[in-house]
Amino acid sequence: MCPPAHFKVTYSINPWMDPSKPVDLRLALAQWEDLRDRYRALGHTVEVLEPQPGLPDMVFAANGAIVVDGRVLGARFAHPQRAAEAAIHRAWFRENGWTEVQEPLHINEGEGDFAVTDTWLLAGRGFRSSPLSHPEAQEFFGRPVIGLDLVDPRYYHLDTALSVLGGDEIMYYPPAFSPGSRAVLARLFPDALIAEEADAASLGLNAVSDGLHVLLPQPAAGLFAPLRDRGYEPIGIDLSELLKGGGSVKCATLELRLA
Ligand SMILES: CN(C)C(=N)NCCC[C@H](N)C(=O)O
Repeated sequence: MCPPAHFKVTYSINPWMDPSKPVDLRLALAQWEDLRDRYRALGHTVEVLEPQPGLPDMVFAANGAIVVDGRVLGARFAHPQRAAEAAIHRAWFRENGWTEVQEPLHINEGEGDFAVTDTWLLAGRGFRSSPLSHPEAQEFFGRPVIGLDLVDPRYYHLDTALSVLGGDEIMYYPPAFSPGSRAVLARLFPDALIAEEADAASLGLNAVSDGLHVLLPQPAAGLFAPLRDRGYEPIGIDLSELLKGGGSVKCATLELRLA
């Protein structure tokens, strides 16, 4: 995770970002600290990446890499405003003892567009990550990649419209995907939790699950009961300030999947 010390909305690269809307930086920091402390209280280790001035979106650490089986595929950002974040992430991994760290050839925005289930890597395309990043990730991780076409600009990253709950269980919002991708998801995940529009629209699918606890935006209240019915414990998190940048719980969390 990376604290939002320099977070602000001065440019707009997704429909959630409106530079005319003020951001309360102190509140953003307090909300981020609450999320970090929740992870720690649940027994998870949180590594903290040093925020850099001039990179206001660095708080969305999930975009910095994809980490599976202890191997790290770095990011390559679509927009110049975020380009410098990629090298900072790769340097952090190398300095912290990760030996398999690769700079990608093709644009990929890390876990923003890649979700990891037990069997597949689900990979988004359409707004940010290049379709060419999909075979690149498949080759690097040796896991089958399922390409999914995103069609609604509000759901510009895969992790705004789909979340892995555990194993091969997911929740998602079908209208964010092309008809063909919806059919693929229905075929692979017939028992998925299907989100309603109101919950998707509050970025309720931008969630992190440890297989039992599901941390998700507090306003996505419609997801709580179906999650409980499936045996999960939903934990609502208020990240109202980060939402102004177009991200929430998952965007702020890069998961380090060890070998
Ligand atoms: C959903 N994940 C990791 C994200 N969806 N990231 C949020 C990125 C927000 C940033 N302003 C941007 O537009 O890149």
